[in-house]
Amino acid sequence: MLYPINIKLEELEITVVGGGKVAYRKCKNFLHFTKEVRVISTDFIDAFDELKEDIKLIKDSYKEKYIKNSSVVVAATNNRQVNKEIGEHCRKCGKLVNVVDDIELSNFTVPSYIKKGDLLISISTGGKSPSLSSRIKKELDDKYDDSYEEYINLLGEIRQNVIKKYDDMVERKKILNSLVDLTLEELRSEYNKYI
Ligand SMILES: C[C@@]1(CC(=O)O)C2=NC(=C\c3[nH]c(c(CCC(=O)O)c3CC(=O)O)Cc3[nH]c(c(CC(=O)O)c3CCC(=O)O)/C=C3\N/C(=C\2)[C@@H](CCC(=O)O)[C@]3(C)CC(=O)O)/[C@H]1CCC(=O)O
Ligand SMILES: NC(=O)c1ccc[n+]([C@@H]2O[C@H](COP(=O)([O-])OP(=O)(O)OC[C@H]3O[C@@H](n4cnc5c(N)ncnc54)[C@H](O)[C@@H]3O)[C@@H](O)[C@H]2O)c1
Repeated sequence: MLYPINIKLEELEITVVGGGKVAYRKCKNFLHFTKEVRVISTDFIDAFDELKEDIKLIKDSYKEKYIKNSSVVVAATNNRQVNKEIGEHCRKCGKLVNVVDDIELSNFTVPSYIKKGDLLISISTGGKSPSLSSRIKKELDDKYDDSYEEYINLLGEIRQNVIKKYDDMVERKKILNSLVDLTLEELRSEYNKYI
C-alpha cells in the first residue's frame, strides 16, 4: 500500500526516460508542479514540441550517467528490460522511481488528480484500475468546479485572521468548521466580518 504525500518538486531534479505518449503525460503533469523536467529518449513524439520551453530534451538511449543527480525518475520506455534496469538502479541508490509498466518495482506511482487553485484531490486504485481513477476524476471535476479556487483562497485568508483573533481553541474550531458550511456567495458577504 502506497502512502500519500504532497512533495515540493522545485528543489529536485526530475528525469523522465522515454519520449512516447506515457512519458509525455507524466511530463505534463510534473510541469503543473515544477518548472523544469529532463527527458532522455531515443525518439520523441511531436507533442513534446509544445513543452520545449520547460523541458530539457536529451536525444540518446538511457545511460546510468543521465540520472546520477536525479532524485525523481520515471522509467517510461517501451522496453521492459530497460525500465527494469532503471527501476532496480534507482531503488539501490535511494531515488524515487516510477516504472510505468511495473508497479512492484516502482516506489511511487502517479495518481489521477484534479487541481482547483490550492485544492488538490488525488485518486489512486493501487494500480488495479487506472481507468477507474480517470473516471472518478471526471466525476469529481464536475462537483469541484473552478469556483473552488476563490472559495479556498477566501477560507485561507479568513482562517489566518480567525487564528489571530481567537485564542480560545474551542471557539476557533467552531468558527472554522462553520465556515465550510457557507457557499461561495455567503462567504464573500461574510468576509468583512472576519477581516
Ligand atoms: C492515473 C494515471 C496518471 C498518469 O499516468 O499520469 C495513471 N494511469 C493513467 C491512465 C491509464 N493508464 C493505462 C490506461 C489504459 C487502460 C487501463 O489499463 O486501465 C489508462 C487510461 C487512460 O489512458 O485513460 C494503462 C496502464 N497504467 C499502468 C499500467 C502498467 C501496469 O499496470 O503495470 C498500464 C497498462 C499498460 C499496458 O497496456 O501494458 C500503471 C499505472 N498507471 C498509473 C497512473 C499508476 C496507477 C494509478 C492508480 O493507482 O490508479 C500506475 C500503476 C503507475 C504509474 O504510471 O504511475 C493516468 C490517468 C490520467 C487521468 O485521467 O488522470
Ligand atoms: N503507466 C501508465 O499509465 C501506462 C499507460 C499505458 C502504457 N504504459 C506502458 O508504458 C510503456 C510506454 O508506453 P508509450 O505509449 O509511451 O510507448 P511509446 O512506444 O509511445 O514510447 C516509447 C518511448 O521509449 C523510447 N525508448 C525506447 N527504448 C529506449 C531506451 N533504451 N532509452 C531511451 N528511450 C527509449 C522510444 O524512443 C519512445 O520514445 C509501454 O510499454 C506500456 O507498457 C503505461
